[in-house]
Amino acid sequence: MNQSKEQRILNFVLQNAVRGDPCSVLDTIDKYCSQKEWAMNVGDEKGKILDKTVEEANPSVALELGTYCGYSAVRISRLLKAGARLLTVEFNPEFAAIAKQMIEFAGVQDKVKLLEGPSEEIIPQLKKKYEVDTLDFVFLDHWKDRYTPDTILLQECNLLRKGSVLLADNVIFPGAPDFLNYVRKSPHFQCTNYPSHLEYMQVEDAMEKAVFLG
Ligand SMILES: O=C(NC/C=C/[C@H]1O[C@@H](Sc2ccncc2)[C@H](O)[C@@H]1O)c1cc([N+](=O)[O-])cc(O)c1O
Ligand SMILES: [Mg+2]
Repeated sequence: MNQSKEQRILNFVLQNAVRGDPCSVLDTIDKYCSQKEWAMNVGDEKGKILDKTVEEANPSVALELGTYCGYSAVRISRLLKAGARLLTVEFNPEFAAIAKQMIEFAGVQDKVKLLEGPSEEIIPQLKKKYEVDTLDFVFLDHWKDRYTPDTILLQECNLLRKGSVLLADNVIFPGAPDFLNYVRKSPHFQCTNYPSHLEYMQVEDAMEKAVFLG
């Protein structure tokens, strides 16, 4: 059975990156996906925006929706302070298995908990099953039509507190127009747009930060 693209990316990391070195894992994925096969990792240009937003939020508890191969889980968790944790949600079992190995190779497994299942099922379980009080930071990078319903669900489940930071990838390409409309019109969010480019391409994209105001 021939390999998936995601398996090829993981194998390239296992053979070329430095075990236990998150930055070398990120650089190796970016090298493969810019030179060999495009893949939907957030990439280094938008990754730098993600880094700054995470450093500013300095979260104790962070949530990621859409793990894929684990690139942004490695990127986020490498910046977390001692004792802080990232919960990342992935519903495709093949991608979850790849991401698990990527996270372990990078050496960040103690900071990351990979939750397998759809976000709409996992989010309502975060408080009781995963002992979350509120979320300090949320990275949205899953199906673009889930950004808005999941943002509403996070509020309904009382998982956001004054100052919780949401950061959404791809608000220009592939686009999340209803999400932009929702957070920019809502009195409960203060929004900031960060123009950038689609990973590994010269296509316009942007990230949107939405800070919950309570
Ligand atoms: O489609 C995109 N992302 C969707 C990502 C989806 C990821 O999240 C889950 S879906 C899910 C559902 C529910 N709960 C958890 C995960 C999928 O199994 C995949 O791992 C995308 C596309 C492009 N592009 O250029 O076409 C560029 C990007 O940066 C993108 O993020
Ligand atoms: Mg994306």
